[in-house]
Amino acid sequence: MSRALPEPAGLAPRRVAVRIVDGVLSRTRSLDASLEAEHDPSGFRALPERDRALARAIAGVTLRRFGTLRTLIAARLETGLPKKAGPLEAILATAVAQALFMQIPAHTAVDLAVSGARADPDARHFAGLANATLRAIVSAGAPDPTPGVDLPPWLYERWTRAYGSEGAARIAESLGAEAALDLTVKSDPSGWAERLGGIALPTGGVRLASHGLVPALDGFSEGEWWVQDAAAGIPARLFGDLEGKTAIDLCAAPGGKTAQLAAAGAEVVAVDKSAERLSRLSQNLSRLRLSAAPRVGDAASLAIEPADAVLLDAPCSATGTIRRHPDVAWMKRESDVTSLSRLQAQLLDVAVRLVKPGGRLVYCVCSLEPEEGERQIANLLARNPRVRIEPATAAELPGLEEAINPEGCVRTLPFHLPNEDPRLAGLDGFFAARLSVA
Ligand SMILES: C[S@@+](CC[C@H](N)C(=O)[O-])C[C@H]1O[C@@H](n2cnc3c(N)ncnc32)[C@H](O)[C@@H]1O
Repeated sequence: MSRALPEPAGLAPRRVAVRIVDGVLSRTRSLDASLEAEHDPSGFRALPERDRALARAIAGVTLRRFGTLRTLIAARLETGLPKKAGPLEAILATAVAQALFMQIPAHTAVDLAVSGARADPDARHFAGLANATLRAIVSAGAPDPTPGVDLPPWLYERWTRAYGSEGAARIAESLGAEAALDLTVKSDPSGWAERLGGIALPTGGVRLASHGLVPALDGFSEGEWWVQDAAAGIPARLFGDLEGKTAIDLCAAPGGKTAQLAAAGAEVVAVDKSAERLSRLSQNLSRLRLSAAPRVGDAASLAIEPADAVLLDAPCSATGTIRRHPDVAWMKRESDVTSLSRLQAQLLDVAVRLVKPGGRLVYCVCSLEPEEGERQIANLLARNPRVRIEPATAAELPGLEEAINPEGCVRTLPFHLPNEDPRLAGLDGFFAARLSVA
């Protein structure tokens, strides 16, 4: 009777990292879906804690450096990647990422990748090819970085058109490092910054460079703060004081902005078309001891009383969040920008109708694409004379004055909010417009 050989030490986290990366490259599963899903298709949750950290790190570095990795691999495969090779590209990319960008000994990375290939029913036919390719790549070493190389060409070209070559290069450079952890606090940002060992941001939040598990941090179970990128905290603040006002948050889950509206005193209806995401919103609000009326529904066809304040955080390409979600660059297609822009225009028209005369609408997207931001607002103003921009002021955005565009809308770029310590620099790319509706 033959007995299976024990699996080599260190293979399990690599196999999970390969599955995570393969889910992204095949556009079937986002990074968050692998890391957070209740149902765990990648095997991530079954790993011991230390292996989870390693799998997450390997997948993260691979996706952040994937443009470089794909180029290096393609240069060694004269006839391209073999067809029907299963997760071979992810196996090669994760191995090169470890050897060139993670200080993991090259022989460990290569040997485990070859074992992983041998154990995969589709990739096993190419284990020899993987071995030869990987040895050639790692012995040549890491190439000099070229601006934009780690982004899909369609995306980098768009950013070059929108922000110029220097702007695009600065954005690309700032996406190379992992983002800090940003918190929105109910009150006393400097006190919380001190307690948690972070800094108080000029925009009002708290930033931590390093941290353990979020729920273990001081103040989490007391509901004193919530995780929210510094840029994502801007749109809801543009409403100012909402004491005694009604508000509708149209695409609300998981509720970061709903929490801000509720904390500013509004009576909020939180709408989302996903019941599952909305139940996460309710859990988040209950931890924060804040309240809002959840409502499952499609914002495009909502029968609801108009409100003083309407927030539309529209579904978007999310290209402003690549620092936090490096998979976005490889999951999205350029055609998504076009189809999402159509949906955003439709939702904007609905949102305007839901604002009481004299009330305010804030529109925002976590996208760097002008079609989803600046152009949406220009088109809305051209087709609806009831709507005007109420410009954001420098006093409202201390430290981010450069993010206010000539029309008075807010356009944050990932290299804004600089800091001497690169671990504390930058923020997500966001667009936000404050509109008054006559
Ligand atoms: C960018 S997220 C919103 C983040 C949220 N505003 C926050 O600050 O935590 C977009 C949300 O829009 C929801 N969504 C997408 N299309 C929608 C629609 N047509 N109607 C209502 N919700 C929608 C998605 O389910 C998702 O939860």
